[in-house]
Amino acid sequence: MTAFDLVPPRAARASDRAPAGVRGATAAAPVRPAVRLRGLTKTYGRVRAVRGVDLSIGSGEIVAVLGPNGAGKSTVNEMILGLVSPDAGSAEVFGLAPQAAVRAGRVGAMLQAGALLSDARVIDVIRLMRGLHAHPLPVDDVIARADLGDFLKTKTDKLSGGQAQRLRYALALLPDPELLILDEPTVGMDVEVRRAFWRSMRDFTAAGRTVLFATHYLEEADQVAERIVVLAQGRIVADGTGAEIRSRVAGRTISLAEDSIGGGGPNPTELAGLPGVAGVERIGARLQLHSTDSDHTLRALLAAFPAARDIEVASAKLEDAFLSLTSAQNIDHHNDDHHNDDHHNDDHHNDDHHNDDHHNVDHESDDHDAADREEYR
Ligand SMILES: Nc1ncnc2c1ncn2[C@@H]1O[C@H](COP(=O)(O)OP(=O)(O)OP(=O)(O)O)[C@@H](O)[C@H]1O
Repeated sequence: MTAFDLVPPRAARASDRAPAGVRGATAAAPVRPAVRLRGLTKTYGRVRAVRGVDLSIGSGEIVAVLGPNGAGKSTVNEMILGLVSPDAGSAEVFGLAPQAAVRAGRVGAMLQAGALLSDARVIDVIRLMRGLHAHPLPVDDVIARADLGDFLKTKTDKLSGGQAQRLRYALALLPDPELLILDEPTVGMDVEVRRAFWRSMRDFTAAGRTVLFATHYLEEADQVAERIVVLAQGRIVADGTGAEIRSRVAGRTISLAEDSIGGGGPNPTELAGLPGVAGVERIGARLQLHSTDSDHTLRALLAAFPAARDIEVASAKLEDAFLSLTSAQNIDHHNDDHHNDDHHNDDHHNDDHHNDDHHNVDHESDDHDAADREEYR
């Protein structure tokens, strides 16, 4: 248990005022979406970072944006925050221009590697930044929610990656925002801290606040968000619940103990030839078949390898859906667009907009090390 768990429920806190999401609204006022993007487009030189994104996020929604490196997640966030101007299309936040919503303290943001004041103690950074907001949360409240109590006197340049993320989270909470934009918020946090972070977030959003977060962690998106938007090469390729997105991928996986399919050892090539099999992987001591027709595959498998045991049949994982959705988009792209071939330009990755940690992040939903996996098709 960490101090995140010790934060009292929101309703009991002194900082509570009007319920989030309705600040300034009257009973008769129409409810505006928290975020509305229309035809949002941004190009950097030859790189079409965001290509006509339409998205509406209602107040109180928790939405994850998933996408491979370079998909445009950060650029969309930057346009929602008014840090980057779109070339075409528009972004509105609570019906306002992004800068106006940010100035009014209605938006809090936690950006990748957002710069922290150097040579300053954590507590001083919080006090200083608090002075910039019209209706900030109390300092103690922010400290408790972000679990900063143990390193308030630490200088920012001495913080670990996970601690720095918690400070960025605290700064995002300071304006007592109705909308939180979080760009890969849990990068650098260990599993326990990450869980506690999301518990704290749920508590903070219980009163109807809206959260939009970008992540590479598929399981995190599935567990935390009610809605997942998948971006690939600047476009939305899927939008729905985790279950809806999983269902976009036909097929199941069939796995079995590798040592059970014959004295001569595994024969993955033969498995790959079974009806319905789209691919075979070795994961540790098991073989996993991806099948588009699991009934047919299973019958053929048992006929060919009667000793096969420990067989498990599972529906597609979100990760499979993600890979399928984003790679289908790639194929599309090669046909209709060669502007974006080098969609990760080096200049951009040498600036501090992207931190190195982030690019080294593995998908949490990988149950096994990549080294433990071998693909046969
Ligand atoms: N300031 C910039 N200058 C030049 N190119 C940029 C800039 N910002 C983004 N890009 C390019 O736009 C594309 C989208 O980048 P973006 O950072 O939005 O993607 P992302 O989905 O957040 O990626 P990642 O998961 O790697 O953070 C990439 O090809 C990137 O190199």
